[in-house]
Amino acid sequence: MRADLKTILRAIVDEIIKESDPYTCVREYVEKIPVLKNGDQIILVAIGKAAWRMAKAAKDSLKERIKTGIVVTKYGHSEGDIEGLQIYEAGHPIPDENSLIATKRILEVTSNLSEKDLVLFLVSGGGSSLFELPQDGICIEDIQKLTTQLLKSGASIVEINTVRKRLSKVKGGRFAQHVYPARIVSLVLSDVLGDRLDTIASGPAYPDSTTTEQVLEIIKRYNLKISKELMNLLLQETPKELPNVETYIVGNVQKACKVARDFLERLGLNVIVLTTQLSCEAREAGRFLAAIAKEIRNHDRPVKKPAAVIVGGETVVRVTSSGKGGRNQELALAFAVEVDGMDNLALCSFGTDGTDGPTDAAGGIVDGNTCEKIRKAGYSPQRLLDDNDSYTALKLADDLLVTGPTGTNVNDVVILIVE
Ligand SMILES: Nc1ncnc2c1ncn2[C@@H]1O[C@H](COP(=O)(O)OP(=O)(O)O)[C@@H](O)[C@H]1O
Ligand SMILES: O=C(O)[C@@H](CO)OP(=O)(O)O
Ligand SMILES: [Mg+2]
Repeated sequence: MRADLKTILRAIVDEIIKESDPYTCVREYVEKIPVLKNGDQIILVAIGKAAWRMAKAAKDSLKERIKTGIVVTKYGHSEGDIEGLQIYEAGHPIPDENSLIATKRILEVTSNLSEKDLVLFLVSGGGSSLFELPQDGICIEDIQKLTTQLLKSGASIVEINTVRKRLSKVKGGRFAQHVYPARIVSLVLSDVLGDRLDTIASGPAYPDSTTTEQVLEIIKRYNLKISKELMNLLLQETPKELPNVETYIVGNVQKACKVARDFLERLGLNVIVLTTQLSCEAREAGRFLAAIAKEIRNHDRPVKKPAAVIVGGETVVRVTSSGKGGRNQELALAFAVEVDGMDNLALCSFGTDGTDGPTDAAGGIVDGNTCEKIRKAGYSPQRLLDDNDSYTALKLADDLLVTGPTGTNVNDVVILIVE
């Protein structure tokens, strides 16, 4: 007898979080990368919200082969000392003085290296703010102001990083230039759709594919206020080739969707992964997945029952009201409204970092009873959706998914089951 659908979905969430844990991802890879297997001494540098766990895994695997190392992560994201490594916490999403202190220390320990030296570079989302040193002629305040403008502008992370990498001594491949002629092996936990390696943490050790024309377009598109000093820097090109880098993606939303797929296939369901690059309005995605659920229910299309549909990516929400919620909670509520009263189906939508919007929920697990439970509590599901109040709605239905901060970030995953 199959467990009830919402129990299955919760079990898949726990499996994804376990398999996407930065520690697990790094340990898996360190042991199979040839250049890390020979006896060379290694200098470890870890940046981003997952830096502490990635560094711990590398240290546990490579032990005394790590000659020295620096970790810089977001305030509250380190979990204690790691023998032989210096650990810094700094500002995110806006860089601060501690970002500068940590970055200067990283540049010190990776200066004057020879071709015999090897830098193991552990990269995760948040690195742009944590690993930062302004180009000559500008100061951290200039970068703080521009970052704030960019974050508020509605620009995508690709556009944001296209601009800010040009103002930095370490972004856009410049860190790899700094360590040259030493080799740099990067292990990357991807929090960017499509795994654009020159966007993740602004690609400090990856050839930059962006152009100054794109920068000018972005400045115009978002009407950014740019000083003359900044403009001079923005028009300087970034490194397009780097002879000393080797890059591995150790975790991403593709891997998370594969974990879900394997789990569901083991249960005997027919599974499809529709996309891992979903990026549209959250409520429209919810409605679209409801239409897919109905198609499977009535016509066994695009997949025969018992069916599962998996989607990865990151939706957006234009918040126009004062409600409380997140993009995953909003997607789930929109789905619930469309499948109101239908049985033998359920959907889960969650952020793999464990926090969906400014809430303590990771997302929601809903089915055909969700709306009835909201109505029984005296509220209108549609009205709560219209008010961007998905947290309240799912809390009333006891359909919030709460995992707590997971320590990883490989975007969002949505799983639909139709029996
Ligand atoms: N009431 C709300 N309902 C739905 N989405 C919201 C609400 N408030 C904020 N958001 C969305 O939450 C997003 C931030 O979510 P968060 O999970 O913190 O982002 P990330 O994990 O990608 O850093 C914002 O971009 C905003 O669109
Ligand atoms: O550091 C960055 O540039 C981005 C993408 O990797 O991460 P976040 O959106 O968490 O700041
Ligand atoms: Mg989040």
